[in-house]
Amino acid sequence: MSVTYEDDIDRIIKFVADCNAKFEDSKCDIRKSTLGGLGVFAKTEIGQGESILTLNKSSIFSASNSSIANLLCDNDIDGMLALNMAFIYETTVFKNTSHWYSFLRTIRFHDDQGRLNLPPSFWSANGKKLLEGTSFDTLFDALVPEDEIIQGFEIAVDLAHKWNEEFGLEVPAEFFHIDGKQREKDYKLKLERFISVAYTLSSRGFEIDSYHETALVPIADLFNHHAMQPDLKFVSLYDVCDKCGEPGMCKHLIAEEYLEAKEQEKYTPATGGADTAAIDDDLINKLENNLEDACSNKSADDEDGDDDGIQNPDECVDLVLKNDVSQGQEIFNSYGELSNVFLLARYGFTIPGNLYDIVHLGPDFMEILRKDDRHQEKVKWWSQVGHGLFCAWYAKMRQEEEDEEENEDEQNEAQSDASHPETDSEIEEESDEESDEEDGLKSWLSQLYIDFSGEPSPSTWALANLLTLTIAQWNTFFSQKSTLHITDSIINEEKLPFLAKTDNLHAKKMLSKLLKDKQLPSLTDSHAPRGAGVTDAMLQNSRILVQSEHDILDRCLKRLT
Ligand SMILES: C[S@@+](CC[C@H](N)C(=O)[O-])C[C@H]1O[C@@H](n2cnc3c(N)ncnc32)[C@H](O)[C@@H]1O
Repeated sequence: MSVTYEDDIDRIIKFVADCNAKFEDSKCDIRKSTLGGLGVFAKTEIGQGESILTLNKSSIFSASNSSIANLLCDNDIDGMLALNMAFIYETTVFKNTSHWYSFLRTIRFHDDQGRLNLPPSFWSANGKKLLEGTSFDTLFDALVPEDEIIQGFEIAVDLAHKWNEEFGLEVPAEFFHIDGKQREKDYKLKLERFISVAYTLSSRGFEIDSYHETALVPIADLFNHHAMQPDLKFVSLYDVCDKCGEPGMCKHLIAEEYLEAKEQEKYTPATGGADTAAIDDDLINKLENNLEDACSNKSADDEDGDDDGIQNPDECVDLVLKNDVSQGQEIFNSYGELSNVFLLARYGFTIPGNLYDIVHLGPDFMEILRKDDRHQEKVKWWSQVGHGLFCAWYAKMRQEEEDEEENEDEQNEAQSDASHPETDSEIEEESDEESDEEDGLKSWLSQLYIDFSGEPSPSTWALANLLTLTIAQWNTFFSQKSTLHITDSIINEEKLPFLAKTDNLHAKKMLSKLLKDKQLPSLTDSHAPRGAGVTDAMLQNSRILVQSEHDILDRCLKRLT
């Protein structure tokens, strides 16, 4: 979706060179990629661990680096809204006076025919039909325009006029001036332009650190995505001061420590606290002055030029090779382990055979439940009690299995003394998984899906097993059954493992029928719906996404029969 023109390559390389950045252009070539737009290719063999691009954080474009940084900060605007507004002001108001203009102007938010790049939630009605009934629509509700971005646009329009009235800052008219005479039409046009910028920036942004948040990084944003074998790793120190971006001690941290010490003093008996008493206003002023001197020396050094080429790595972003690449090969980054739904919603493209794709079955189960009154009691129990119980039991059972496997592994490795302490990121991953599970409990419908390999999810098997129980089997599910209020019944916990079965013939039959009845758009033939407002890119991406779902259904049907 967001592509760069060949004509802009020299401009980008010059910008990066002017920033004193290190780009290995003797080893890398920026040229057209078959995937669309530009890509970066290896001119020679390049070895694992080599850094391809090193750029000081002062050269990336973020809201915090931008010409309107203070205004955004004063008005508590951050995140993508801040980046959007900063980009718009830099490219329409500050233009040539902006340090980043020669880079930012290479970022296009129109396609090669001048049409705005819009996410599916803002496609035409005909465009949206291409994705109706897919997981994009039913699981993620991603065809519905997001309130957040519309609110963001309205905040930006109000601020642009406020800043204009208060101190004469020019309003970026092509985005934020709405013509009163044709309000509705002009509002739609300006909103769509704003959304198009947001979509384009979201497809090119990098998460830098707690100060810059998401930012645009020249050249780094020219690497295309590979889902399975990315070659690159993006390195940036995330934990910096969120007020000034300093990686080490800064006056904000000193002030914070000072306030903490003051706070502690309140609760410390008058005789104690000799250390804290030493931190007084004089000291903080001295420390601040020292730091300011250090900072101004540092900027003077920077201005002198970094002749020795040595930069503080904590102040830079780096693109480092994770593996060797061979001559002529396109060098890929990874945008994350993302399904086509996410790739399309955030980056504007899809990849055939994406192994993170799933097919959602929520509406298909709902259809069965709607048609057959006999399922009412079971569904009530499942949605209000059963799904939660099952997920908790299933997670516990999996954990026990994993612990057992780990124990076995540990015993096998017992001879070796080298232990592998868990890293912070591993611990974080685990707690992420736990919170995912908690989220999952909230919505039983979202847990009904088939994964890329064609395997139904545990909840899908469980619900199919449950719905195909005979009345007698269903009654034995409870040690105490309350027919009036099924949710008050007490479950016979020994029965829970039955729900996890994957070889129940009745459940398999039910699932097979459900899959055969599933309605997905048919976009494969030459008569695929086009209609007004459907571009080639919309059709191509929808085809890939829908085909991926068809393939998953086929794989599942094969497993079931
Ligand atoms: C960060 S940019 C990468 C550079 C881009 N090709 C350019 O010309 O500027 C992201 C955009 O590149 C394209 N892209 C990246 N990886 C792709 C892939 N695997 N398949 C198709 N398009 C891809 C999409 O248009 C996406 O919006």
